[in-house]
Amino acid sequence: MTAVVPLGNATAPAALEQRVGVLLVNLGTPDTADAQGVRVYLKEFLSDPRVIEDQGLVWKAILNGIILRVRPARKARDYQKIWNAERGESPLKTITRSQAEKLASAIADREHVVVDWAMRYGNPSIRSRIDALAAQGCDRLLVVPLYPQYSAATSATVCDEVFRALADMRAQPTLRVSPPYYDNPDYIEALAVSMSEHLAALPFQPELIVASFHGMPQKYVDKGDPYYAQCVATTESLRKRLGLDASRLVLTFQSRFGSDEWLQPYTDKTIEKLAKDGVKRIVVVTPGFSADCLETLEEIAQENAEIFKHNGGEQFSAIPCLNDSEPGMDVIRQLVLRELQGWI
Ligand SMILES: C=CC1=C(C)c2cc3[nH]c(cc4nc(cc5[nH]c(cc1n2)c(C)c5CCC(=O)O)C(CCC(=O)O)=C4C)c(C)c3C=C
Ligand SMILES: [Fe+2]
Ligand SMILES: [Fe+2]
Repeated sequence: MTAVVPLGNATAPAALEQRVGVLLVNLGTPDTADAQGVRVYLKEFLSDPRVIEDQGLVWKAILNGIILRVRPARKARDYQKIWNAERGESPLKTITRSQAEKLASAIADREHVVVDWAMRYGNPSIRSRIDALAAQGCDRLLVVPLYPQYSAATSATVCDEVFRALADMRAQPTLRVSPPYYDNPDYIEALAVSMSEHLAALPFQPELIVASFHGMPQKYVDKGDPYYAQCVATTESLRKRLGLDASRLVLTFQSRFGSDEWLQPYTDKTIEKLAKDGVKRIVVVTPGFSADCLETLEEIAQENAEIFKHNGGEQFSAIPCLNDSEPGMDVIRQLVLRELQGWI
């Protein structure tokens, strides 16, 4: 994309207009909702030492010999239940693209800013979008990992991949990375507004609300990952803002994977116990996900709803993530404008 201008008898590349790139990044998702698509995605995901820290021979044998043979077909069926058939992609991709498009419109008055989006695993890859931004003249880059709470398994691995892409570039863009926003007042307010609106529109009032975050192995937190503390901080800010105590806004962790102990209390076990103890009406909110995905649309809204009702619960509702809603976009826009200070 380098423009060429005459220079005497010779030619030389013209300097491109200098731009600032903003790259929104979420976790990733399979390209297709079949076993092969899920296998490719899971292989890349579960081979990342930020996700499975012990990548030794035993893990490789389990991954290749069991997980990648058994899990893809089962997970493909789950993806099919939530797939965006119209666009032929997962909801996580549709929503992340829309967040990028809406952010671009919201900051269109800021000249020289180009907004793009990428997935840490799968497509569009971080490398391909950094190349595209550089080709458009972006010599400065703000990377925005779309995780309110930091963890090495999510935010840090985005940086690892960005650094790997930059390592292969001669003309590297100057880099900024946005910080986690777990206790940012705009984020807490957006969650509170979206929860209140959802509750007001329900035909029932819940006895309590479950705040379910994606889990991780307990040993990662023991080694110093701040994820758990940030999930607790978000939940405490929400309790304060909504006037709910710990028994009315209950913190849990979902998506256990493998045989290690994960962060507790587990969402599915908590929901089962609540139903068995006679609770009839609950609502679940998932503040750790900036976009609806398999974990919220299938695991919470379908699987956990089923667990609740199977054990005697009657009314269950899952609150959508902030997604590309107005309050959700306010959070992203304010985060981006704050981190672009001095650049635009
Ligand atoms: C929001 C934060 C997330 C953390 C922290 C996280 C840690 C983590 N995840 C796994 C294993 C899996 N996660 C899977 C899906 C998935 N995970 C997140 C987010 C976090 N993960 C999202 C948004 C999604 C959904 C992606 C989509 O396509 O919709 C999966 C794949 C599904 C499955 O096979 O169950 C796995 C596997 C580990 C091991 C981990 C902590 C180290
Ligand atoms: Fe995950
Ligand atoms: Fe899950």
